[in-house]
Amino acid sequence: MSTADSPVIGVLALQGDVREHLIALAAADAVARPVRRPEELDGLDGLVIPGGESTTMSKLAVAFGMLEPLRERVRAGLPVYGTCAGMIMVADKLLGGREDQETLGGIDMIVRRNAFGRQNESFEASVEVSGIEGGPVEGVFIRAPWVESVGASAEVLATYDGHTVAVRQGNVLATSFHPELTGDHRVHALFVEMARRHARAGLAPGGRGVCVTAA
Ligand SMILES: NC(=O)CC[C@H](N)C(=O)O
Repeated sequence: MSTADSPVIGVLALQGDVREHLIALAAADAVARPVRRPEELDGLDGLVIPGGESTTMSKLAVAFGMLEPLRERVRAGLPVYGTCAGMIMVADKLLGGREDQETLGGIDMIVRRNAFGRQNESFEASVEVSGIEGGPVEGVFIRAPWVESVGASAEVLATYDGHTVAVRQGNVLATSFHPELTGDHRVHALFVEMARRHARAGLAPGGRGVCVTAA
């Protein structure tokens, strides 16, 4: 059971850098736990989808019976944060994916997989993120996607080299880069605050249990 002060945030643990997110979320005052099975989605105030390999994550989500339960949670307004491969997972449309690759959707955007990868497998860059105070964050990009275009209800939070690398739509947040690898927990803190607001709205008398906080 969550208290809204310390929201319970799951990290999808099918594949990818789960441990680093658990550590970053705990540092940002969340109760963090790995999630592999549909029943483990119950009681969450938020979910992180880590970086890794989106084609593998998609296959494992199907194999573990997680694809539809995850889609349902996104549709129901569960706060979700996707980093890198996780950004791919929350894209409504994908370019450069495998033919059988599934996404959950959640943000009206077209994401290009491995977009930064060919030129530059991995690099770091300072990125100014709207809504994050105290200066730019250090973006770690690893065979990273970029956002090719966003729909009217999605808000671009950051760009790098002319490409969109952070987006939010309602309760869904996505970054091309990996804040969990830097020791700077401000992006996680932003997401934990989204989950906290969602949890509070659900706990409030007359709360509907689902909320879409304004961006
Ligand atoms: N660091 C990452 O998450 C890389 C993403 C990977 N290129 C993919 O397609 O899933």
